[in-house]
Amino acid sequence: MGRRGRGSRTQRKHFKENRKNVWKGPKTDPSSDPNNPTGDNTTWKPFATQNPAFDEYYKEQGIVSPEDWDAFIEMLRKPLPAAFRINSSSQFCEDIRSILEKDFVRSLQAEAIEGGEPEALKPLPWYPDNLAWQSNFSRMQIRKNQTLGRFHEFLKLENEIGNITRQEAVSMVPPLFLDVHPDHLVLDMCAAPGSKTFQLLEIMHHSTKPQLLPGGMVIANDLDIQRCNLLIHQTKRMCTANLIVTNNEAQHFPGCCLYKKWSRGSEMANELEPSTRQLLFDRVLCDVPCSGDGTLRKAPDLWRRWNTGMGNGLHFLQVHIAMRGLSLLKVGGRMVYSTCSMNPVENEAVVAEILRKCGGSVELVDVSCELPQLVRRSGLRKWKVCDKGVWFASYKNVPRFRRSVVAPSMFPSGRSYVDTADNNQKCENGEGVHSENGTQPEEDPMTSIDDVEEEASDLPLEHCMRIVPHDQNTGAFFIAVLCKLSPLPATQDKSVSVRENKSTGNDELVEKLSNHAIEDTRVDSVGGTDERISEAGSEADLVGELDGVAFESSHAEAEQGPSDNKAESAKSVGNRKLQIQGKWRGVDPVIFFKDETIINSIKTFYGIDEAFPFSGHLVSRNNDTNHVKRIYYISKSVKDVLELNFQVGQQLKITSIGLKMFVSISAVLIYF
Ligand SMILES: C[S@@+](CC[C@H](N)C(=O)[O-])C[C@H]1O[C@@H](n2cnc3c(N)ncnc32)[C@H](O)[C@@H]1O
Repeated sequence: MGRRGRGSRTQRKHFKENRKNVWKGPKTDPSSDPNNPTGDNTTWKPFATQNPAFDEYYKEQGIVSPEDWDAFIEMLRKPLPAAFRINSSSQFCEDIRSILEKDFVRSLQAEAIEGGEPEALKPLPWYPDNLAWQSNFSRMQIRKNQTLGRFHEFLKLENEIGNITRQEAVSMVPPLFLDVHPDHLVLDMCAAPGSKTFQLLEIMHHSTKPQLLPGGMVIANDLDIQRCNLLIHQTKRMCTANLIVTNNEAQHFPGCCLYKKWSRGSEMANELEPSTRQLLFDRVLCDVPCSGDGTLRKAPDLWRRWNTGMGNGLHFLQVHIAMRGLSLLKVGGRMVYSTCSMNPVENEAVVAEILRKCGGSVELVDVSCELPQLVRRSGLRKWKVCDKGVWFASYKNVPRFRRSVVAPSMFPSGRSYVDTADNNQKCENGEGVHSENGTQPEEDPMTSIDDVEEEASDLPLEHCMRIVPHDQNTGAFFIAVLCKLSPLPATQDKSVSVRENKSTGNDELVEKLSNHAIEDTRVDSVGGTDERISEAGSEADLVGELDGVAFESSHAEAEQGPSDNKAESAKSVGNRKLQIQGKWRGVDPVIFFKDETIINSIKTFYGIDEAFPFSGHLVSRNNDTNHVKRIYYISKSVKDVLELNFQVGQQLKITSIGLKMFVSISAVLIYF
């Protein structure tokens, strides 16, 4: 019903606007194009799938051996085979698998043999229960090739109704390493467009007994409201009551800590269960914004745009998001850090930095025995940093004027060499090292300009995993699995992180560099140059409680669903008087629906069993109970989080919650 409504039109529009139309580039003289020597302008011209800076960078980093280079780069230039996952919690899961095994494997094979391809369609060997499949055709081939038309229609339809999800094979890996159980509270920090969120929900529902809702839930968060809409659209196919979508900055994701507020002057906090005092998670997925060069096979326009600044510019944000994830993780909980980038500065360097910051309270887990059929390479212990074409093997070689851009945490040792910072005015003009008063400083063996010894990390970074394209004909991905062994050290609070960043000059960088890189990665905004990295529920979290104004009136729901942002709504309501808005301007409030008369009439009309948890599980997005149009059902776990969120002054900016269950049409409630 909602699929064809205003919400979904808005989502499609956002989706189209978000995607650069690479087919409509400026017209160039075809004869000057090296990819089109005949000057034929009637045919499609492929992207130039090369970039000398890319080659130089990754050869130097040694992410594959020199003997492997040709196979690696050749595979990166080939289109990505289409992959998809069967929804394990769908009632049609068995049927879908059987159609694939008995019908499409054979019928597509005939096509493949004609085209000279091996295995046209096969289950991914590392994905449990033959639930994930990869075809040997790219998405474009499936779309364009008429003989694949029936397969294309099948994929489209089953995807739309939620029986399958079309998703790049390697992107399915991080949720598998998260080891999600049905009773877990899971945070997906950077979730849009939501393929991994869907997978997490799938895992959660699949392992729950039929007819029951999981005891746990997922909070899927993304900073970009337009991408949040894609996420909502994607997860709507799951029909779940165990999901909240939020629109917060991941690096400042609220801790919703009731305990600290009350503990200042009350004993009430001690009467509460720990889980209701503070929002801590059993599992955190930290699939951070990245330069995305692991997706080159899918997005070949990236070849042209790729540069080393993209990875460097995101490093700080990635560290901050990961640290916030760890602070929100329960002791004993697991966090997966992942990127679709191959760059060690966005990967191993981030993992090394968070391990250093956490000082033994977090372990990098060796998961080499998990998913044994998945071919992966160990993380690197050695790498270098490239800044504007200049390579640095160690931070001590970075000239002072670049130290606001290149940070110690980007290097394997993480050492800042602050004691020798003044000795580093070299490099640019090739001159020796001079002190500020012009005298020659004493030579420090650590800082000799001839000393270019490559640093190596002493952390067990080999437990990180890098998936490279030519190992199993996929995209590339990086995954690290972390376990929180004890509370983070007290030094990881606000004051220390600010002090640390002052010493390295990092604080200015977050905004400057992230914004730069974000342009490249099509992320709208990062916001937040604040360096707060605090244990969940610290003072920083309490700030939101003070200015929270709950239950402000809003009638936007009358115009659109809860998933749509009010900026869109404002346009559509024309000159309607501006609503009084709550602390989260642009988002409708979430209100528990308590109208007993309506609730009882629904129960009677639909014959809802008294034992079914109904009252207290209904919410609306409209404060005016006389004009509620839609009622959403929420699970017990979502209800608990929502209640906590009210108690702490609505720190979570909720854009979507639960499952749309009833819609009022001219005073009649329709069951979904
Ligand atoms: C790699 S994508 C996530 C893909 C997603 N996990 C999936 O599987 O579909 C990174 C996401 O991070 C979001 N993002 C960027 N900066 C963020 C921030 N500071 N806080 C939260 N999300 C952010 C972007 O909008 C983008 O949707």
